[in-house]
Amino acid sequence: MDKLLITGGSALHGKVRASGAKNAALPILAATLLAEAPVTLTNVPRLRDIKTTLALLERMGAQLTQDGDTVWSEPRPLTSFAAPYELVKTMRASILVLGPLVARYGRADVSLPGGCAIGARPVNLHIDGLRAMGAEVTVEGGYIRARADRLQGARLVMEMVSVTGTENLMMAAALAQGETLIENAAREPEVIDLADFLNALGACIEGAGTDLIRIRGVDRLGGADYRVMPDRIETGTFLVGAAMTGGRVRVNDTCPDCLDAVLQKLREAGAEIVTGSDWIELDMRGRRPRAVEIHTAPHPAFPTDMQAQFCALNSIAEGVGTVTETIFENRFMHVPELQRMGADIRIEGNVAICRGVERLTAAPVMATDLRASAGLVLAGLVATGETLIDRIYHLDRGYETMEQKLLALGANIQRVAGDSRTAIT
Ligand SMILES: CC(=O)N[C@H]1[C@@H](OP(=O)(O)OP(=O)(O)OC[C@H]2O[C@@H](n3ccc(=O)[nH]c3=O)[C@H](O)[C@@H]2O)O[C@H](CO)[C@@H](O)[C@@H]1O
Ligand SMILES: C=C(OP(=O)(O)O)C(=O)O
Repeated sequence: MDKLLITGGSALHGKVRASGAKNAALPILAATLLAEAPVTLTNVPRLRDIKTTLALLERMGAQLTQDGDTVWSEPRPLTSFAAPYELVKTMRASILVLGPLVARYGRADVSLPGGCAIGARPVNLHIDGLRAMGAEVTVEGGYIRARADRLQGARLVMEMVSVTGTENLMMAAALAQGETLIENAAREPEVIDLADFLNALGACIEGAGTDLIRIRGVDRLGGADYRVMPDRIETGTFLVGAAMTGGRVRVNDTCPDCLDAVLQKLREAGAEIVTGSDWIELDMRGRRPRAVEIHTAPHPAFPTDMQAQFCALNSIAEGVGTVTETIFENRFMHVPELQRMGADIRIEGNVAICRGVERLTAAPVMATDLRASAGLVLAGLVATGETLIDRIYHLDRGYETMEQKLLALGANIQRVAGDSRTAIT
C-alpha cells in the first residue's frame, strides 16, 4: 500500500492548475446513462473514483472510453440495472445511478451506501423523492429496488439540503412526465454543473444554484460535448497549503466565484488574495496565519470538504480557532492524527477547538478519509521532520497527482511503496 513521505519546512511557491471537479464529474458520468447520443466529456480528473464509476457503468453495459482527461460515451442498451455492494461500498457516489436508471429504464437495484468514516450517509430523501414521482421503491437485503413505468413530475420539498439527493432527483425529473419542483434544493456549484450538462443534452432545467429548481420533463435526451467545472476543493487545499507554509501560490483554471466562503476565511487568516476570471493567487510570505472560526454548512456557506484542511491551518496558527462541523457527525478523524503531530486540539461535540502551536512535529500518521488525508498532507508540509502518511488510497480517490503538483510547488514530498522508503516515480 502506497504512503506519502513528506519532509516539512518548504514554503509553497509557484503556479498549479486545478483539475476537473470530482464532485461534478461523478454525477455527470452517471447522467450519461440518460443520453441517447454520444457524449464527450473533457476536464474529467484522473482519479480512483472516476475509474470506479466507469467500471460501474461498464458493468451495466454502458460503453465509455477514457483517454487523459476526456471520456467518450456511446449509447448502448444496458444489460444490467444494478449497482452492487462491492462497488457502492468503495464509493458512495454510486447512488447517483439510481435516478437515471429509474427515469430511463424504469428499474434500478442499487446497494444502500451505508455509513463511512465521516458519518452516516442516509439516502431517505432520494427514496422519498422517487416515491413522490410515482416509483415503487422497496428496501430489502441492503438494496434499494425501484420500479416505475414512467416517472411523474412532482413537487419535492427536501427536508434537508442534500447535494446527491438534489442531483439524483434532478436527473430523474429530467425524463419524467410533467413538471418537477425541487424545493430547498442544494445550491452547490456542482449541482449547477450537472444541470448545465443535462440542459446540453436537451433537458429543461431552471433555477439550479438557487433553492428552487424547476424541471420540465422531456421524452428523450441526446448527446453533447461538455467540459467539467474545476475542482474548488482541490483549489482550496492548495491555497491553504500556501497559507500554512508562508508561501505564494497561484491556482490557474479554477473558479474563484465558487470559493467565496473559503477565500474569506483565508483573508481572515491574514492572506493577501487576488483573483482573476479563472485564477486565484494567495500570498502569505513572511507571515504566520491567524486562527479562524469555521462553521460548515451547505453552499454558499463554508464547505465541509474544506474543514480538515482548516483544522490543519488552525493547528499552527496564532491564537485559538474553532471548527464547527454541522454536516457530518464524525468528520474529525484527522484530529487524533494531528494531535500525534503535536497539535493542541480539543473536541467538544461537533466543535474542534484548536490553540495554535509554533510548530508541529513529524510522526507516522494514518489517513482515514479523503479530506482528512488532505489535512494530514498539509500538516506534514509544516511539521519538523519526516511525516509518513499511511492509507493514501483515500487521497487518490479525490486528488489528481497531488504529490506531483506539490512537488512542483517546492514541497519535499514523495510517494513510497509499502513499508519501504523506495520512491515511486
Ligand atoms: C450539504 C453538504 O454539505 N453536502 C456534502 C455531502 O454531500 P452528500 O451528497 O454526500 O450528502 P448530502 O448533501 O446528501 O447530506 C447532507 C446532510 O443531509 C443528510 N441527509 C442526506 C440525504 C438523505 O437522504 N438524508 C439525510 O438525512 C446527511 O446525513 C447530511 O447530514 O458530502 C459531500 C462529500 O463530503 C460534500 O461534497 C457535500 O458538500
Ligand atoms: C467525502 C467525499 O466524497 P464522497 O461523498 O464520495 O465520500 C468528498 O468529496 O470529500
